[in-house]
Amino acid sequence: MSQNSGRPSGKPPRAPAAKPRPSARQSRPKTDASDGMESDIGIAARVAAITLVEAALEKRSGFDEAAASADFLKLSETERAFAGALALLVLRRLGQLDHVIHKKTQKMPPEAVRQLLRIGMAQIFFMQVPDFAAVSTTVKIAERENKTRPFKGLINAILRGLIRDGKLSDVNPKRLVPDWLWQRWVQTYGEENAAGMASVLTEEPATDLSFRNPTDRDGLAEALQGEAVGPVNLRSSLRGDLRQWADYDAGKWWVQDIAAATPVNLLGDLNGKTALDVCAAPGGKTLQLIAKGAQTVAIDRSKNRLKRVEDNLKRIGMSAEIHNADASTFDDPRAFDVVLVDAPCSATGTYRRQPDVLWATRPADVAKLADVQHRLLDALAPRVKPGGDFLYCTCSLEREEGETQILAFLRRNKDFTLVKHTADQHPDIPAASFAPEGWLRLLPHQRKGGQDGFFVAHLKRNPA
Ligand SMILES: C[S@@+](CC[C@H](N)C(=O)[O-])C[C@H]1O[C@@H](n2cnc3c(N)ncnc32)[C@H](O)[C@@H]1O
Repeated sequence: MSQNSGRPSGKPPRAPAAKPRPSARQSRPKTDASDGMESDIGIAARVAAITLVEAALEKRSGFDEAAASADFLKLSETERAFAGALALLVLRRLGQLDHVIHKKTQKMPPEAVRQLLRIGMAQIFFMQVPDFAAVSTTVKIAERENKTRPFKGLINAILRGLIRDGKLSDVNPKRLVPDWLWQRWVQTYGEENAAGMASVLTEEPATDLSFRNPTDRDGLAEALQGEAVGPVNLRSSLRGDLRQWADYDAGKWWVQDIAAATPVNLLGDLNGKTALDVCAAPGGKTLQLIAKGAQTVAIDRSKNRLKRVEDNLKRIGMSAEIHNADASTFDDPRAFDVVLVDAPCSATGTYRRQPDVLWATRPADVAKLADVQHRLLDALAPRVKPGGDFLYCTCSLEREEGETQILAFLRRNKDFTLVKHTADQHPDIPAASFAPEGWLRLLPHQRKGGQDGFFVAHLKRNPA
């Protein structure tokens, strides 16, 4: 899934379509003016960051579950924001940090010690935390446990040595992602693309917004410190609490990565048309379909996530027919002008904002999800009116969830044809993202400042 719930953030925004993760800049990285606030953030927030990292490495939903746990929620808002930002930085730089640890130790220390070194280094090199605070809090945490106490001298020496060195050694992009994924990326996209894809991990993503209409977008560009990145989309350089941003309450925009906005942006005016958005939560694409004029039915299997669709619709002032159901068995005889399947997937394309997907995804997950996508495509195809549009997309970088899936669908369903989109028709989309076949393969490094990795295929059902 491209957007997760329950992520800690500075002040959790109530209802963006996508909840942005806490940003390190929110917690004042070295590049920002420091007000010394980190000195007030103590041991609890750092221990919480370690818990988040451990949970993220253990299983796919680990980060979100840990961030929603009672222990985490007991922390103050500032502590949660700091812990979330620190954990995400560690996950974004994990390969690089572990490489440094490897170089600085003769024998790889136990995992608990590595966690401490990782959070210490991330604070020193990537956050606006005074060096002394980063070292002393890390050593204090080491003192608390039998398994880490014997290593406190080593931790102290390594961190101080790195501060003296002044900077981390340059990172080989290959080290930023797990080896199996690197091999897959090289095999699928070539070494140069793989290196570009890995390198975006070192940049903190900006926040992309989608608007109801271009006039609102242009009118708010200055207040939101943004630049246009699509027909109704803005890339904002603002950080912090979204609810304080211009016209949040007026519901003129919602958070949506530009790549996630691309599938619906491909469609023309939908006034007078009907749309079925299955796999709709948290609702970014539902809002886009309605903004284009479609009378929209939104379905999602998750009741909790569907609540976010309702919240988003309410804030933006839109309405849709909503059903909590499994779309592959949803019994509804209606056919629609547009059917959108934004299928559940490995979400490997979202690693800029959700770096835990890199470390918690396993090759077997991809195969399992490809089966689900196959079922959804076959179940929803009959819901497309003759001559209607069938949009399929995933925020995955794996071919099994994109190209292979669509080629197999077209072999099974002679009633559908692929619509060929080209760079000339869409000057807002990086030319490199258009495949000769006509589908889009959006890679994270193809846009300045990055974008989520996405696959988009636009099919048409043949007229009756
Ligand atoms: C990639 S997310 C959708 C993001 C959403 N389209 C947006 O733009 O905000 C996938 C969604 O599919 C839902 N889902 C997974 N399997 C489903 C099924 N069989 N039927 C309906 N929804 C499903 C998940 O609950 C999740 O909310």
